[in-house]
Amino acid sequence: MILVESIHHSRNGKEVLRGVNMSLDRGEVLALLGPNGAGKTTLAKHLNGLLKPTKGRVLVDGIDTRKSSVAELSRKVGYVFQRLERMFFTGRVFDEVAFGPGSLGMDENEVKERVEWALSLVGLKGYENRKPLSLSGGEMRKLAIACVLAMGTDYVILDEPTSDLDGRGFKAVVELVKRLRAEGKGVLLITHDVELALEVSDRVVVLFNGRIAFEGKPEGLLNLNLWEYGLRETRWIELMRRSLIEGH
Ligand SMILES: Nc1ncnc2c1ncn2[C@@H]1O[C@H](COP(=O)(O)OP(=O)(O)OP(=O)(O)O)[C@@H](O)[C@H]1O
Repeated sequence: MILVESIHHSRNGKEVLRGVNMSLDRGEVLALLGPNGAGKTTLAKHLNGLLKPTKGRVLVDGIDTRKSSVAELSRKVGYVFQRLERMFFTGRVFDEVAFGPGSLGMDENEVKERVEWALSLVGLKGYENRKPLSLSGGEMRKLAIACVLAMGTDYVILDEPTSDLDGRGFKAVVELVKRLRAEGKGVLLITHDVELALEVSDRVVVLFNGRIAFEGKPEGLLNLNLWEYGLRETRWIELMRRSLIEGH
């Protein structure tokens, strides 16, 4: 379980997080929504110790992130960043995915198995010898996810995983998130996409101006004025809302 206890975070004199309480359990998908600049990424970076709270604390399976290193925490919490440009540093897809498990001290066969498993999970089997930087935006996103999955962490943070994916890629992410949950991982899904949150999450948190504006079941989003929170209304969402009100 990851526990976020009344955290504040200030940057350049500005309070970006203003007293946030949140939890993420294993086997749970939590969607984190909110407008640009609300503090979602800042909050998520606290979960693997990349950022430390100015006030309050974060416990990862009981470990206080202030007393632990990022290296140690990254064995528990994997993070697929929103921006991928500077993420890849090898010349081959296989090597890119193998780097993480290799650094955990696994033997060659075990690493190979992990790499193949992670690549097939994201739909990149057969891409082993491609150059990471020659991939399309959506394929790079899948590769970044595979790199984190290969680490075998108990918690996975996906920061805007569908932002550069087409319809098929979107569906693949939905399936992947469901699979991670079935494997007992805790998934934090940062997104602007209400449809994605409704489709895969068990619980949602809406962050607004560094504070939690809503926390509850995904269907609860349908009672909010989504525009107010920088979230897009779609026809499908309107239909969901109506069918809920009419009780079908
Ligand atoms: N490295 C930084 N230096 C200074 N300010 C920063 C830095 N990173 C983020 N901020 C500021 O902190 C606030 C929250 O940013 P954050 O990236 O956490 O928001 P977000 O909700 O993830 O937004 P988005 O949906 O646009 O990704 C913003 O006002 C942003 O400008």
